[in-house]
Amino acid sequence: MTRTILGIIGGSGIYDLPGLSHAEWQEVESPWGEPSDAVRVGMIDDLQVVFLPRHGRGHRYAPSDINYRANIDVMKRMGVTDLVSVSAVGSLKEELSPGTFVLVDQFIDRTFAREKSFFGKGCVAHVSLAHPVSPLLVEAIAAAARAQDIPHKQGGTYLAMEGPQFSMLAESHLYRQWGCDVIGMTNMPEAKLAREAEICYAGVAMVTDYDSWHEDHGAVDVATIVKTLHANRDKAQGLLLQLCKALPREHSPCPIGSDRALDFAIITAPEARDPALLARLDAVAGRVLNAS
Ligand SMILES: CSC[C@H]1O[C@H](OP(=O)(O)O)[C@H](O)[C@@H]1O
Ligand SMILES: Nc1ncnc2[nH]cnc12
Repeated sequence: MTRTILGIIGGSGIYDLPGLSHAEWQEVESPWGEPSDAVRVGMIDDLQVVFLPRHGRGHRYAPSDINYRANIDVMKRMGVTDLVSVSAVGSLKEELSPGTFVLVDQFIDRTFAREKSFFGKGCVAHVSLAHPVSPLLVEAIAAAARAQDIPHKQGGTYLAMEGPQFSMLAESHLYRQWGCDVIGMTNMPEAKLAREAEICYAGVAMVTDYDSWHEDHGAVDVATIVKTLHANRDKAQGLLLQLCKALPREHSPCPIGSDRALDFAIITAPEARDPALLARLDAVAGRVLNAS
């Protein structure tokens, strides 16, 4: 039996989590470098929650500068079983108006300047990523959104772009043709790394704008996004508190195996593995490496 520990990564505009009792900021070291910030650890009822502001307090890190590996490693070190990622996104569909929350379940990864794996030379692994989000967690988030009466869409494809500039008109049209629902700069490689770390992951994408494609809306700008984000913040916090209250205290095995993703993923023979890399993998892959 595994106790649920909920991790929350807050995106633009979400740099703290009110409502936590016994809360403290805790510095956690990672062999993968500097995480975005200390983590805010506390309780909601009897659920342990670990919160990390993705861009750091004061929004110090641009999407390409975030150390996604350190952030996920820190979550793993804190024992996080389930991770909710909250993000601001642009809408690529008319019906997804600003204020809508999209519970994304697929990604298209167009980022190119980020470290995307914990594994590599000296310990190669290939995890399955056909279904990048964990169904039990998404269902719990959807139930919380219904309970809070938050306009939301369950399911959607998130286009991850490198940034930091917003997309060009031709790109925005292209992503719409691809059938994407929302666009952002941060959920990749976060979701990939969560899977490698065997943490169940789900994304709440809060629509702040219509990106650049919509004829009735001007090109996206940060001022508009921040205004919508502030309007959305109470809703996001209500959603998270409701989720914390309702989430089962015992972590049920993930039906798609997110929490066992490394069972058959590591292909490097034990005698060919690099001890230095194995040492860095102690938290992320300790469950399987210590067993073999
Ligand atoms: C402030 S607008 C662009 C910025 O907002 C999103 O961040 P996050 O996903 O962390 O909420 C987007 O990806 C960009 O980083
Ligand atoms: N239009 C947009 N493109 C990329 N990231 C965003 N975050 C919020 N709105 C965005």
